[in-house]
Amino acid sequence: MSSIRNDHEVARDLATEAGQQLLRLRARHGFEEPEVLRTLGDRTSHEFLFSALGRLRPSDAVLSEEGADDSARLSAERVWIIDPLDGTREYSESGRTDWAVHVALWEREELVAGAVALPAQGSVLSTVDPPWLPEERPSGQRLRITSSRTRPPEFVQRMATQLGAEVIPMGSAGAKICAVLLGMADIYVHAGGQYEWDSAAPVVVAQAAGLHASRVDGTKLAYNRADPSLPDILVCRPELSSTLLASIRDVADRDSTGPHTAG
Ligand SMILES: Nc1ncnc2c1ncn2[C@@H]1O[C@H](COP(=O)(O)O)[C@@H](OP(=O)(O)O)[C@H]1O
Ligand SMILES: [Mg+2]
Repeated sequence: MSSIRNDHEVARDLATEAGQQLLRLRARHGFEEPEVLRTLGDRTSHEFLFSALGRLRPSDAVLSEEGADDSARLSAERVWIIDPLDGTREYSESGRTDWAVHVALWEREELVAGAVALPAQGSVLSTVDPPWLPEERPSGQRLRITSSRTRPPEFVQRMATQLGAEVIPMGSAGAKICAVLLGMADIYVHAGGQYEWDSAAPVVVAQAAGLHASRVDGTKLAYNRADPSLPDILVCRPELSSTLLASIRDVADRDSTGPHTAG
């Protein structure tokens, strides 16, 4: 009876199933040929998600990291924005659990549903039942910033120094935003390049849970644009956002290679 599932459940169930397929592929293939594993992972997950969405939601458009960009999405009312395998590099490294499957639904200018599967961590976070945020951070605890392990923006270290924060390197935008949702980090910041599919699903779950999510200049994250580039992002507990946006402005002002503001 899949046709009666609501959009939240469709996102959750498809991200979960794609994640299980990726786990099986990883177990079967091993890590001897990482490039082959990465290509197979991207393709297997994309093909599953694309065909399942075509079956379950035939009138909707799809924007996928691994699919051809169909411009029909620009006049569609509903667009599924998917990253079949976020953290592809980490997926191909033995023992790493920081990779994810992202499934989000955009409808008339807003993200409205989504799910992030973290298959190697055995969890799926979704808008069906967004995680519950503790009301306050333990007082006196050092702030923890999670950022890309392979492409951290240069300004992050100076931001951490300014805030007395610790930096936690991690792969996958989805895994990092889930780390904030699960209380393993307080802040995710990125700049220098990314695309809509890297953030849509974790951002809609983060917003449903009450986290702040914006561009690094504080403006809104906008999706289903003609150019899907969305190069920078800040996700954090809401009470930290004004301090962090000021800190980013400050370190960016002192560094011409700092974050480029929204344009
Ligand atoms: N400078 C950049 N330009 C383009 N994409 C970037 C980028 N930095 C990070 N990304 C993308 O953002 C996702 C998370 O990156 P990271 O693990 O470094 O934090 C990855 O998605 P994929 O794994 O889906 O390609 C990565 O490709
Ligand atoms: Mg990605």
